[in-house]
Amino acid sequence: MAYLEPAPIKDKENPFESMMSRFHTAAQKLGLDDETYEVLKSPTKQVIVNLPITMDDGTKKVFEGYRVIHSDILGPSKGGVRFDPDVNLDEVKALAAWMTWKCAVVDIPYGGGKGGIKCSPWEMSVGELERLTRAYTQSMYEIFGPDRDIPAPDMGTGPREMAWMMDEYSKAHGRTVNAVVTGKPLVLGGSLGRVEATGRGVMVSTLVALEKLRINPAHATCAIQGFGNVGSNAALLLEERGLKILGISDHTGAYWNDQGIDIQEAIAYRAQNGNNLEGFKGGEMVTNEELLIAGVDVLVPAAKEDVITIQNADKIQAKLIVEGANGPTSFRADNIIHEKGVWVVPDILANAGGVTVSYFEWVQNRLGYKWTRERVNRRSDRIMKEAFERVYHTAQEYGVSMRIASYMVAISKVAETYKYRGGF
Ligand SMILES: NC(=O)C1=CN([C@@H]2O[C@H](COP(=O)(O)OP(=O)(O)OC[C@H]3O[C@@H](n4cnc5c(N)ncnc54)[C@H](O)[C@@H]3O)[C@@H](O)[C@H]2O)C=CC1
Ligand SMILES: O=C(O)CCC(=O)C(=O)O
Repeated sequence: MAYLEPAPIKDKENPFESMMSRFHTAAQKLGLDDETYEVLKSPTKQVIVNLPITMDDGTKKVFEGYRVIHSDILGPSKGGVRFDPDVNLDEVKALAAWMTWKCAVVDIPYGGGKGGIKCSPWEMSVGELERLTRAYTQSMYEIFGPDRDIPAPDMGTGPREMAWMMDEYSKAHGRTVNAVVTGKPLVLGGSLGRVEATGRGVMVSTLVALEKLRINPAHATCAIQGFGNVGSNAALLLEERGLKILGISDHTGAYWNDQGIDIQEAIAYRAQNGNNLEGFKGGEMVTNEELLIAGVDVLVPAAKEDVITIQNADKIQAKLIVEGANGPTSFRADNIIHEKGVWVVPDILANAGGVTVSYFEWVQNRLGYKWTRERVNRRSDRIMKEAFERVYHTAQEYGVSMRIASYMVAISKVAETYKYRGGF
């Protein structure tokens, strides 16, 4: 196996490097052959576009957009589109690969892709965002498609942006093609349960992990970083299951309450406050860094990559980390966390509830039929629990962390499919 040289170490955290390091370790444990390693290590397609947009003041501004297809071995590529000023090609490449592994872990028939536009959505008007989203979709006519590549929401995007994408794609094809994106508004063929699906999957993973750790959820405390789609829904559902949420945060700061934050109140405040928590009075202000190392049972990072690094990993006090975000822990922090005995439910397992319900949305669109919320939740909870057990048993069998086990489960499935499809 020629690929077994150690990966070069760079100074700065890099999500693609983190993804590759775990992929490399899992491939070694599986004894993956060189050819399959070579096929799976690099994305199938990488597209970079320049999008000139007329701003509200009449000036033109050019935005850089990306779509990376990591793999289409298991089926059409699937993955969100992120609007954020930090978006870059390495980040999108890592996020696309994580989608391949995530879909394989939960056993849904998709490959992995991801997209993004380098922009600050909170500084743009609705009109500017609509023009940008439509221009991005136009530039991806040849990439997107219900049988090719299916976008969904990620950081900075939601049902509104998915509606614009669906409409723009449909216009170009002269018919309504609602299965081309998921995470749409309900009236456009969105699925009941999709908005809260990722947070729900985080909740299900947390409860299964607490059971394994023999911690009673009714006595457990929790801190959640990020209070957007994933963080706020996870907070609400975990609070409903009895956990006391002592701390929450977003990009404006972190809020702490020893008695527990009232999550309904925080959600209502955020909705009336331009989608952020600035000025929230339901807790005292602390820093995001303090929140991450606070004395709680469960820590849910649900914002960005590389927030748990070698700088703070040894200070983490939580017994359990459930990764709502993609890539919140850098690979250099993995060993420190593992040696401290902190249990990690990794991103590609913990946050897979979103893509699972996206799959249900796509299935419903293709059937022309709508499922009840009860059916969506029941099926996604089952898929999440089964995936958890698959990863847990692999971790036990090989004596590896849940993270490496999840990559092993995923890589085995993709590699086996690749062989059957006759890739060599
Ligand atoms: N939306 C979805 O269905 C899924 C999202 N994810 C991942 O979950 C994470 C969050 O995504 P969403 O909730 O959809 O995004 P969002 O845009 O709805 O919310 C992001 C949240 O993170 C906060 N944030 C940003 N920078 C921060 C910082 N430096 N410190 C603390 N908080 C910060 C924002 O203020 C906001 O509250 C991302 O890593 C995303 O890739 C993963 C699976 C599915
Ligand atoms: O719902 C989807 O298709 C993808 C969601 C996503 O981008 C993710 O899981 O990171």
